[in-house]
Amino acid sequence: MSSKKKIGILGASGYTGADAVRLLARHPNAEITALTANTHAGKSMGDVFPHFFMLDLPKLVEWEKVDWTGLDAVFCGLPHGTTQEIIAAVLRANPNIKVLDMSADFRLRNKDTYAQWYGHEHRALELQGEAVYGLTEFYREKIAAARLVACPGCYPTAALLALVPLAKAKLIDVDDIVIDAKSGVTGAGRGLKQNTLFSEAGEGLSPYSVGTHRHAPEIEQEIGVAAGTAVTVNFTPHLIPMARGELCTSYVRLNGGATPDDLRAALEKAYANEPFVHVAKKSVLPQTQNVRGSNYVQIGVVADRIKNRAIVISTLDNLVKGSAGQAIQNMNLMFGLPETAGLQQIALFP
Ligand SMILES: NC(=O)C1=CN([C@@H]2O[C@H](COP(=O)(O)OP(=O)(O)OC[C@H]3O[C@@H](n4cnc5c(N)ncnc54)[C@H](OP(=O)(O)O)[C@@H]3O)[C@@H](O)[C@H]2O)C=CC1
Ligand SMILES: CC(=O)N[C@@H](CCC(=O)OP(=O)(O)O)C(=O)O
Repeated sequence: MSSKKKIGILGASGYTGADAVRLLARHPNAEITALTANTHAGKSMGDVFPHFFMLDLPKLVEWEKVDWTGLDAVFCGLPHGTTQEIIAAVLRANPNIKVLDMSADFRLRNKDTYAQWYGHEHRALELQGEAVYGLTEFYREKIAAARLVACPGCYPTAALLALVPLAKAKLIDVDDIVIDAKSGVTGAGRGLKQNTLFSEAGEGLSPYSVGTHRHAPEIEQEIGVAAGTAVTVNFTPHLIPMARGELCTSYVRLNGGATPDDLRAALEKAYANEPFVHVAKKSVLPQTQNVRGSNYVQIGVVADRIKNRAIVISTLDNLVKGSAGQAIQNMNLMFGLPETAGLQQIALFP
């Protein structure tokens, strides 16, 4: 009998679901046994994603048709807002299944903050209370013991890995953080949208949701936990013409006599034993090409010419450490597997 964990993927015809398939198909301890889709239900994965021609995968079906009782874990790559009721139903069918949610539905701890930013009351409040925030490097023990893990958004993962150790060490003024972020267009999903058409995204850099993006409260929640006080950040996302990758440039004010070298030392200390977070040496500036296709995050610190300020740059692949990769890292913890299992790919450069 196979000792591999039986895995289902909700939303396998989408980008995060497909990257979960790509990585799990070669994971030594995983076996993909169910794949779901909505408009693509009834098709084979090879029809929807021809690059999977070498894999023997289950057919895409509607989520209601899956027998959830036979599965050990489910990855969820559904649009936010649709996830909460579907996950509630899956957990009713199999209360022991481990859930790795890549959507935003369970990330915010406060129900009023959720309702304010997502425009409706949460429809699975008990599960919202139960969910563990899946930023692996900071919630390892809770994730290992959890049933439902709310994997962070791609922008929050990039921003928080750069800023949380600095806020914890009180090296930066948490009331003066400006995060300028850029994302490749896969961040917007595979569905047809006017702003991600090649003719509209291919030759320009576009800010969007300025001052209103729903990842701001998620970033604030976690920097608030690190700093021990409520914070408000300035977060501005941009759509940049590349398929994958994300880069956050965070402008920070230094506390007391802290120097940019102190920031670098704090990051190096925080991530000394982390398999996937790399603090770049002074002469190296993080760039998306250094992590593309991999579960790695690269962080760099640069002194600002303005007194008492520094610039912290962080980069990741939105479909790997920004979603499917981090979800697999968390699954590994939940099953007591080596945390890096299935995730040691090196960046696809250039
Ligand atoms: N893309 C990214 O970089 C990141 C995305 N996320 C989050 O992960 C989730 C998935 O994102 P992404 O993969 O990009 O999205 P896509 O739009 O590429 O895929 C969405 C998937 O959900 C399915 N689906 C859509 N509506 C329903 C529904 N009502 N019931 C059941 N299935 C449905 C789609 O099926 P079909 O194709 O058959 O219609 C498709 O499989 C989102 O919540 C997103 O915000 C998180 C981090 C990064
Ligand atoms: C480029 C682009 O459009 N990116 C998406 C972020 C994707 C993501 O992480 O969204 P969730 O919080 O739902 O997981 C956006 O800005 O909405």
